[in-house]
Amino acid sequence: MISSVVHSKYIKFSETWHAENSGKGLVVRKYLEAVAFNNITRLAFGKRFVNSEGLIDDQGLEFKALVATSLKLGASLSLAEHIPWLRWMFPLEEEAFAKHGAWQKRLTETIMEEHTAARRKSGDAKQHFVDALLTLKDKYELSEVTVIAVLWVRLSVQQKAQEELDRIVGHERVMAESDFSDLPYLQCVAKEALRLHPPTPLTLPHKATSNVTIGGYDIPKGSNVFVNVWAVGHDPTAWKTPDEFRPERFLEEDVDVKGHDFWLLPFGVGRRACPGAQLGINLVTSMLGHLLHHFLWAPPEGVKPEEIDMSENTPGLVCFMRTPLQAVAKPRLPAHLYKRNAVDM
Ligand code: HEM
Repeated sequence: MISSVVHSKYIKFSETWHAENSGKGLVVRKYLEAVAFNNITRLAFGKRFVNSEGLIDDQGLEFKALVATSLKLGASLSLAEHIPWLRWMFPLEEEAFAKHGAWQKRLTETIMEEHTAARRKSGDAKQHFVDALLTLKDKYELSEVTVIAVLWVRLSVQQKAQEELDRIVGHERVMAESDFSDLPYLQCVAKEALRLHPPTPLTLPHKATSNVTIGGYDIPKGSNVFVNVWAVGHDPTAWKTPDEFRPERFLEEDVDVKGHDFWLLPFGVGRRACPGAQLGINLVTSMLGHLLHHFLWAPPEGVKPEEIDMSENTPGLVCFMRTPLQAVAKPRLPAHLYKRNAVDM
């Protein structure tokens, strides 16, 4: 993913678009990753690590490496917990966890100091999420929450979403967050992606603070418990044709995605449910909306839609497509709508 060094300070994170690549398949994840990464770090630290050329600086690289290690350590924990009788084979890497914690602390503090110094210098009273995170730092584990949902939607889904976007947004401007409420089908597409491919299929580990019995299962105090929200979203007793990507199901039945309806739990439920759920939904809806409004998507030449590998890289804390999606993007709006808008940080 992070491949060649192209500058002493920056290395390539994602590709920028070039006319000569028109019609070629692109690895969609590279672009989505940069958008999700920048969104989260801008929100958390008031800072984007990946610039408009798709280049990432040293600190961004360190941040990314830290996140990757978090996920690796998290996954090792889940493996040991899933197969208790094999636990001796997966000893918890206490030392690695401690080292990781210290690294995370050091990097966070450095970024924090920069953030505070910059604010002091500019006299900017702008408060970023980082201030709240610092206050609640024990509770809020800083991690890159990947907002990758499935992008490959079948043609009919794509057409329907684009018809809705064209009707509501038109071809003279780009979609805004204020349009979401008038785009019910797009919202259904986002929900269906989160149902079929929840980015955190096993939620985060929860520790039982006492002996409990849930649904007939005895859970001893101290156990780490994972909730398989992937299985919940695929449960044939709760969903008709659960393996089918059919956004219309949410037009037929209004199902809440934020933990009120227990058969759709991509953000978990209860006291430790995801505090970023609304932001997550908005990010997914926004990415899908912009990608579908701006481009017509097709498989690379010679690839049939049914040949696209939709399987996931399980197990792990965060779910990706096993084979990164390659797709051809064909612009469908006037050229001036593809210009990058500078963002006020
Ligand atoms: C599509 C996007 C997202 C998905 C699918 C998602 C999913 C989840 C899930 C399943 C959990 C664990 C809930 C549980 O164990 O019961 C969680 C926890 C958490 N999420 Fe998210 N999340 C997303 C976006 C975000 C964003 C954008 C933020 C922050 C800006 C965020 C911050 C957190 C935090 C801090 C926790 C830990 C909460 C706690 O332990 O009390 N998430 N998320």
